[in-house]
Amino acid sequence: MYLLTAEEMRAIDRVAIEEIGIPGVVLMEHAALSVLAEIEKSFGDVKGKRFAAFCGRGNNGGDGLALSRLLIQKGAECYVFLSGTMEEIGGDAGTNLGVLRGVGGYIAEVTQKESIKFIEKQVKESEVIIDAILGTGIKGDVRGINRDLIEFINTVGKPVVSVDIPSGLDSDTGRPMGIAVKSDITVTFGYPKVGEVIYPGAEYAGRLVVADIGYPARIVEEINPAGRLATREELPFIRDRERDTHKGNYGHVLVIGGSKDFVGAPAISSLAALKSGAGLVTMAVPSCVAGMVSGRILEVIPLSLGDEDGYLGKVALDEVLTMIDRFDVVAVGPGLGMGEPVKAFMDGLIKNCPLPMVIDADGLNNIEPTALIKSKAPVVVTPHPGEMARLTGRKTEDVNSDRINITREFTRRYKATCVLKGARTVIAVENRYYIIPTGNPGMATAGSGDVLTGVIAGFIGQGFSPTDAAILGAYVHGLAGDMLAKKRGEYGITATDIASYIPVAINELKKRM
Ligand SMILES: NC(=O)C1=CN([C@@H]2O[C@H](COP(=O)(O)OP(=O)(O)OC[C@H]3O[C@@H](n4cnc5c(N)ncnc54)[C@H](O)[C@@H]3O)[C@@H](O)[C@H]2O)[C@@H](O)CC1
Ligand SMILES: Nc1ncnc2c1ncn2[C@@H]1O[C@H](COP(=O)(O)OP(=O)(O)O)[C@@H](O)[C@H]1O
Ligand SMILES: [K+]
Repeated sequence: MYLLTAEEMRAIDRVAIEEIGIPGVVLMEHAALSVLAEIEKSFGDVKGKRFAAFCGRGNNGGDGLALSRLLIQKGAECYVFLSGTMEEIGGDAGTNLGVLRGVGGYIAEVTQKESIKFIEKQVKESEVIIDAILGTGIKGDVRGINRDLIEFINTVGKPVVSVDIPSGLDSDTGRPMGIAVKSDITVTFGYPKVGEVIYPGAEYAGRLVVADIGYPARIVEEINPAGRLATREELPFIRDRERDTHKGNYGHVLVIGGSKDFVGAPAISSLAALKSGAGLVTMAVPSCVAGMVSGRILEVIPLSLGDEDGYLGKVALDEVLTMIDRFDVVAVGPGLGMGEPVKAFMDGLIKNCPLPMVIDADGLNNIEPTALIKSKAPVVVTPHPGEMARLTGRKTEDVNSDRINITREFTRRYKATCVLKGARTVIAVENRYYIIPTGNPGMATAGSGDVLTGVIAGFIGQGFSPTDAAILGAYVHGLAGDMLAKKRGEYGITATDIASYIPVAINELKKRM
């Protein structure tokens, strides 16, 4: 699903209105009708119910005025609070203000903070609050009475339905512009806005409903926004396994990892690769820990590599490269540890490996990103924000506050599909990026990233392109976590639990394909 910035949304409005000739009031009416439909769905028949609608002076306010009129016509009571005076409202919003007055709507002008106490009673008597103060046209930090009203709405404790976007939220960054409405439901028009699906915006938006208000599809196709929200319907198709097949048809994944410091990580990735449907998985670890890990997962083929003081190094590199043509894909990094031998190993592997690679964890901590440019085959990197911070020389907070741009820049510079993990994983591929909506805080647990590495490699081995495997893998990984959380709650989920749910998640997805 397309994911839009405010500028792209404005371009769509402009083409729809000016080039195609759809009157703005028609779009506004559709917008209002779509919010009404959602209100009826969520709160039942509106007849006899009381609403408080806060309307700003721009088109977002216009949507709110049209909605207020529709509510009144359906037998609801609706107090309308304008953040300003009626004279200040023009254009399509002005038209709707006129119509609302025509049907006899109650309208109060709230121009200063001191007046808020006079409307408090009416607002508290209302069952639902409608937030139509600011939309995608916000400029700068929220000022004046709009700020006071948002502050007030957030204290009322009634369900809030936001029109298009929670007022005060930046459509592009998902950050409040000083302050933003905390909504229960946001009905957004045409397409979801970037800021509504990434954090913290997603938290402000509450349940996001995307409403078709009649923008012709070709407009967005021509604009071709870079952002996509990964949805079930648009994921790469997972075929049924053919009847007449054998394990050789499902890829041989080589998982390389482990060190004297970390033993379990490559085993978790190996298990996850198998759980994603891989035909064969070989797990290569330094010889000093081979005895500890091999046999932990009976289905995995163990491979003991030469070790340098407990880490993989040059000897291991030669061993891997000699036998590389046995495999279809390499997942490298989990548990490798840090140090010179590992650096040499990773450097040589990236330069010489002819197979697609998924690089994670210490596989990333031991390289400079420029090394990726020298890779012979496609690479997927799966950093968490801390790893990304090291790779790009930034602070972790700075990575998290600009997740999309940093991920896209990484892909552009280093020619690798980049998966930036965390709440709302971002995946950048060439000139597009995807936001993965699945996953939950229960997945913030040791080894859950190792599961993702294994799943992506498993999908590559089964014939998905590395970018498709990254998108599908991240979605499935999050879905597995969500299904687990739904069944057992978010506490105490372990990485092996997530791995064990990968087949369940794939099965669930396949039902919809
Ligand atoms: N005709 C169109 O273009 C359509 C627009 N639609 C609605 O229109 C919205 C966009 O409308 P606009 O572009 O008029 O903009 P908005 O209505 O989002 O905001 C503009 C108003 O907010 C005030 N404002 C802006 N920044 C502020 C700040 N930092 N502090 C305090 N006040 C501030 C401005 O003075 C102006 O009154 C969309 O979100 C959507 O709800 C829909 O009705 C569909 C059609
Ligand atoms: N709050 C969250 N919401 C969604 N997904 C999350 C959340 N926290 C963690 N995850 C997911 O869990 C995984 C954690 O990976 P990572 O940080 O590499 O853990 P580890 O290094 O322990 O394996 C990532 O895929 C991440 O997207
Ligand atoms: K709004």
